[in-house]
Amino acid sequence: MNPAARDTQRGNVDPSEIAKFEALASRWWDPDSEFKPLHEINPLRLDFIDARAGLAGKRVLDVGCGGGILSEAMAHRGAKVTGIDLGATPLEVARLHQQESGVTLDYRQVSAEEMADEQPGEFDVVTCLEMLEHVPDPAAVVRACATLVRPGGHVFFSTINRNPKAYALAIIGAEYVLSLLPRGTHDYRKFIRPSELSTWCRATGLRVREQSGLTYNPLTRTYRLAPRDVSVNYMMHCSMEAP
Ligand SMILES: C[S@@+](CC[C@H](N)C(=O)[O-])C[C@H]1O[C@@H](n2cnc3c(N)ncnc32)[C@H](O)[C@@H]1O
Repeated sequence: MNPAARDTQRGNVDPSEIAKFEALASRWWDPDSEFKPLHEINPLRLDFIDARAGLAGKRVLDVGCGGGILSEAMAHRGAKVTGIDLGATPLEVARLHQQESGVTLDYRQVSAEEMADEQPGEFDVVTCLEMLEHVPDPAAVVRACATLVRPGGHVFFSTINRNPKAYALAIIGAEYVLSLLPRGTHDYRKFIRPSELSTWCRATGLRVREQSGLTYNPLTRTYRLAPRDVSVNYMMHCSMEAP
């Protein structure tokens, strides 16, 4: 790809979002840090993905992988995982951690759109979790994910719904009352309704197969999958129809 085209594709990035995660990256694998919620939801989302896509032996692309919490867990389940992110420091942390944990993954600093140009249709499974709400044009990332998956393959997204309850719980509750996340982690305007995400998916040829909420109980301090409650955090499972 020529440099101008690359710059255009890298246009779908908010530098302040990348900087935010780079500043926190050294604590990515500390289960009591700002990344505690990601550590706590990881077994739930890993099982959700594995049960539907069967990770062992699959070529998996993890878009917006950060420090590699999900990427590594999928590699431990036997997947051949490539993790991509535009943050340099989270990727350094991910590479260091994989050495400690003894699994092999390929981490690359590249955008989903660039990757889609390079390797269309090459992945059995594409995951893009907790990332869409941090980019200026999430529909473009959805299109890239759809290009990257092979016909018959699976794509998983997770993000946060946009409604007053999501504002109250994901921003006021999580950032200001319970301090589960640093203030400013999320911008309400970037939250995405399931209907919007479904529309973007269908426009690419992806079939939306299932969605499930991920709820937090502040009394027991536990998360669980809630198939009928997508009012705040939710996951979406899609598959690419064969032509
Ligand atoms: C909340 S973290 C989620 C990390 C990981 N997906 C997970 O769920 O464990 C969001 C990640 O998205 C990355 N990110 C933000 N904008 C991006 C972009 N335009 N392209 C690639 N990655 C991006 C950040 O660097 C950060 O690592």
